[in-house]
Amino acid sequence: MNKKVLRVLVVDDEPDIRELLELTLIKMGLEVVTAGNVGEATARLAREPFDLVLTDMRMPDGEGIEVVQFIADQSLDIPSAIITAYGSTESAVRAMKAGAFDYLSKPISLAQLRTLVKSVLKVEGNGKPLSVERLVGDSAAMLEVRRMVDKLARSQAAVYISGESGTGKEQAARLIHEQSARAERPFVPVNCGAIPENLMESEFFGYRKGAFTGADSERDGFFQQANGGTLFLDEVADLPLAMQVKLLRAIQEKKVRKLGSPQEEAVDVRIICATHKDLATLVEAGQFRQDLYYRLNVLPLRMPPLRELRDDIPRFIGALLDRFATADSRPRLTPDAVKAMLAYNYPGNFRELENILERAIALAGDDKVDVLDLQLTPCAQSDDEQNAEYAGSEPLQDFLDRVEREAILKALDATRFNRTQAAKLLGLTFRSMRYRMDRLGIK
Ligand SMILES: Nc1ncnc2c1ncn2[C@@H]1O[C@H](COP(=O)(O)OP(=O)(O)OP(=O)(O)O)[C@@H](O)[C@H]1O
Repeated sequence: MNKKVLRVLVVDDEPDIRELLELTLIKMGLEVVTAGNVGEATARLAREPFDLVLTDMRMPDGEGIEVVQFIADQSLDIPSAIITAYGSTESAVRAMKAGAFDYLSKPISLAQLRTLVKSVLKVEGNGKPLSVERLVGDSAAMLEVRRMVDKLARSQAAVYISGESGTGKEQAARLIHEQSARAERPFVPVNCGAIPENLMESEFFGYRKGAFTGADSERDGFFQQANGGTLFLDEVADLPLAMQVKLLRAIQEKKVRKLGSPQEEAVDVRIICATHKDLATLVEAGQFRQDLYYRLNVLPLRMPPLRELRDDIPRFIGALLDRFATADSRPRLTPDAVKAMLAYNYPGNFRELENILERAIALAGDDKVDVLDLQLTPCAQSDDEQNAEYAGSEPLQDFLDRVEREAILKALDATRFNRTQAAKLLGLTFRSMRYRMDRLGIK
């Protein structure tokens, strides 16, 4: 289980309110950082990790929504809640649309604040996360994922997790870490796509005081922070080639050198990486180094998209409704809403399912979530005809893979998994069929 102290960023221009929120959150065992305006908040978000952001709406240099928007634009995946003036439903709805998961209206009720924080951070009030089940579901595909996770947790070798966005790659990585012998040491997640290229080396390897202008004290990089534990490289395909060389060296030598330091230091780090892109194709295209690919792809784990886990969807919905429940109520869906949720195609996978429910519960006003609260976009309903139309909401390659996978699965289904006959149905040679099944991970 993850034992780190959870960090909250409180953004408010009124010192009294900042202090009140800070004290309340510290009493709950959380670490609190405060910012007095939008600029200060976004600057901190750009360089430090947070688990939750609470922001006031009106500030001297802009609106709290800009902070929420910044989190979404940078794909920071930090839940945020907005504090609005009394009765200002309009700004609460706007904030929610921008990505906020909840809002508090002034005057702030501390009981409400505690409930909100507990529900989003899953803390008991002592800053320790509750034991939430990381990978829910018991379809055959999900059981296979969990079986693999158990196996991977027993090894020390590098793991490469593939899968579309929002399929739970980070959850799987955390689970592998938590079940491994390194569980008591840190799990350090790094979004490789979010770090400016000129800061990469110092972020990964750290720096000594005076290494560059502004380096006024010594700092550890991700490798040192993860020493003894696991370094999770998310969106690893986004690493620039120059950084790939340095990373490969660090992994091979098990040593890193801080910027400005004459000496290397030994580090003991297990690497787990993930990307929604096809790394093998990037290697072929010369955009990802083959030697690094081999180093990272020792043990592969594929996270299935939600459309391959349809049997699990009711269970996912149930687990999320439990998660969003408060002490005295549990939200529920009307029969029409359930029908719509089961028919939807979820191009954004589990994360989209989660967002849809979270937003719907906030918009519903009471505990009954109706189909309109779900705000499902009709273009993504799961009719095959509609799937065949490219809506531009996902990378073209993902779309093409999806269509190809569906056609192959249909043909296999129609021929009781006889690959020769299925290939004939599709007008493919057996070789080409086998190649495509391998590429798409169809077994
Ligand atoms: N099987 C599952 N059971 C419970 N929660 C899940 C499951 N799969 C995913 N989630 C949840 O879905 C959300 C997205 O998961 P996660 O961040 O791990 O996805 P990801 O594949 O790493 O996404 P990205 O590629 O965008 O980084 C998280 O809130 C996670 O808790």
